[in-house]
Amino acid sequence: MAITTGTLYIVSAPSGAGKTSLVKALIESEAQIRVSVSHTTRAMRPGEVDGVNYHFVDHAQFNAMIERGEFLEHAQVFDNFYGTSQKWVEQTLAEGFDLILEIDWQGAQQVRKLMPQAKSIFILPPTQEALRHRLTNRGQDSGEIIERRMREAVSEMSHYVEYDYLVINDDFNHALSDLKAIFRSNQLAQAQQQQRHAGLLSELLA
Ligand SMILES: Nc1nc2c(ncn2[C@@H]2O[C@H](COP(=O)(O)OP(=O)(O)O)[C@@H](O)[C@H]2O)c(=O)[nH]1
Ligand SMILES: Nc1ncnc2c1ncn2[C@@H]1O[C@H](COP(=O)(O)OP(=O)(O)O)[C@@H](O)[C@H]1O
Repeated sequence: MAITTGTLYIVSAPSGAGKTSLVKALIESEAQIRVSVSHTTRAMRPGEVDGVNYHFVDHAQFNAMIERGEFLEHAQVFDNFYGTSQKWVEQTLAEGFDLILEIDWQGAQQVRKLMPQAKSIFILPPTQEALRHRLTNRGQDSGEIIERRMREAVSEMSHYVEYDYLVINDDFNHALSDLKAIFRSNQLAQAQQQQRHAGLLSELLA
């Protein structure tokens, strides 16, 4: 892996907990943060745009990418495949941007092994009822798909202990403030570390 300057963040949550909305609101006010656009075999939802929400590919294209070793991580979630382009992650971090991967717990485990310095955040809904309500209100999935996602939510949520930070998305603005505080404190720690390194370097060269 190339030497990088930006920080990699992993954001996971059960489907419908609000991670996409929270991350979207976060990056609107944080010019230094980018979000990875994953590849998926999932069907496009109404209103989604290819290359913006996801790179929508078929199974043959996805498998070819696996064979060419183009994914940093990939996993099957529900009945679909999702993966993160390694090249894009490396380029974005090398350009100095912080980067968010919105991926599931399986992908998070793979990324932690490869990049243990990555910071990970798990977003939880306040209750299971609230989760069902949000999935229903979003109005993008059939009743059958919503039930499938509710069943998978329990297994996804059982992995929250593997994460560095936990955010409860009850009140949206409160959760957004929590998320912003996590990024700010990491950016501050990073800046302090860089200052220390610069100080050490100038002492060595003096
Ligand atoms: N491992 C992995 N998981 C992903 C990736 N992109 C999305 N996911 C996960 O796939 C799940 C379903 O995503 P999606 O179909 O967009 O549904 P939504 O989360 O309800 O909007 C979520 O848990 C995402 O975190 C990826 O590139 N890698
Ligand atoms: N704190 C919240 N309170 C009420 N509704 C929310 C909250 N956060 C997100 N939502 C709504 O819940 C639905 C699911 O959010 P979304 O960001 O798509 O979740 P995810 O990306 O985790 O699947 C959306 O309709 C969104 O507007």
